[in-house]
Amino acid sequence: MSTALDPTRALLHGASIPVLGLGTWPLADAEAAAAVRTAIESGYRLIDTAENYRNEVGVGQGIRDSGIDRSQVFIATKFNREWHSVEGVLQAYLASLERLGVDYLDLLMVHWPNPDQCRFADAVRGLDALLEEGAIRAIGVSNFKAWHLRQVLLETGVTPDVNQIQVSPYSTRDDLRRFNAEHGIATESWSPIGGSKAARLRTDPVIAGIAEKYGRSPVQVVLRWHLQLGLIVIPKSANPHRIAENAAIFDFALADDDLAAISALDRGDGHITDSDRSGN
Ligand SMILES: NC(=O)C1=CN([C@@H]2O[C@H](COP(=O)(O)OP(=O)(O)OC[C@H]3O[C@@H](n4cnc5c(N)ncnc54)[C@H](OP(=O)(O)O)[C@@H]3O)[C@@H](O)[C@H]2O)C=CC1
Ligand SMILES: O=C1CO[C@H](CO)[C@@H](O)[C@@H]1O
Repeated sequence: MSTALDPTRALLHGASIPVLGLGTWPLADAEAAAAVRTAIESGYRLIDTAENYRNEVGVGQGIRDSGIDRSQVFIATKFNREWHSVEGVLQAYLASLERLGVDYLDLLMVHWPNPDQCRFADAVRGLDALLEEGAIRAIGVSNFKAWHLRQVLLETGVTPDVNQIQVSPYSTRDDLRRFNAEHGIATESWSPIGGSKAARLRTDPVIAGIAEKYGRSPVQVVLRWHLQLGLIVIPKSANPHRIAENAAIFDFALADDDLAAISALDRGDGHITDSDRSGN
């Protein structure tokens, strides 16, 4: 997925996206502002937020506090279920712009398909309209399974640039990642280091053994595994040392047998199967 010229970015249909970003859930505004500023100073150029996280104001503040030019940061956000219509997506977009304090978004995503509403295809139509107007650089969905994507393709003819889904060594999502790849949709991994189970993944003997072999931390090894699988990765940390640690993953490469050993840890762990999620 990384471009030949720049291993830190991946190509989307009409744009490019940094392959490493900062996750910001569940940071409140002040914490988010501090973490975003630190992350940008540590070299991150992608920030992931959402209407649902209620921290877009803080994320925008952190970007401004860093002093970086807006054009150098890739801002990705998501909207809730109530906006699943062409007009609704425009409203959601304008509200996110206001909270973030910016005048365009790089990536806007449908947060969950919420198939009970039967409106996720309309949400994608709304995203496509914004893309056509040049208001966003790329369009995305999140937590979409293959059947949701098939329906979107069939009903709208629009192919999202990104599907953000839960992926980690304990939940490798091979079938859905293959489906995304076959349709030219980039996979972005949420909870890439295990989320609330990060400690379990960090102490996994296979990962710890590989980390020792490369002289890297277990988390760096896991993040590197995502990158070498062609995934975009958005680890969350609010700790300056861990934010920097998670960014230091572009100067080593895992051998194929180590990648395979990590992939073999898959246990279909904990990924949320209920895509009819209410609340966001
Ligand atoms: N689309 C969706 O539905 C979802 C999207 N997301 C997005 O994905 C992002 C990442 O997922 P998330 O669930 O946060 O899980 P992660 O896999 O990123 O894990 C985050 C946890 O790992 C800890 N951590 C981070 N770096 C290190 C390190 N180097 N060593 C040890 N511990 C570390 C963090 O603690 P600390 O801060 O103390 O370092 C935190 O407890 C979210 O922030 C959000 O942006 C998440 C869930 C659902
Ligand atoms: O992105 C997200 C972060 O975590 C939340 C709580 O589990 C989810 O609702 C959401 O999808």
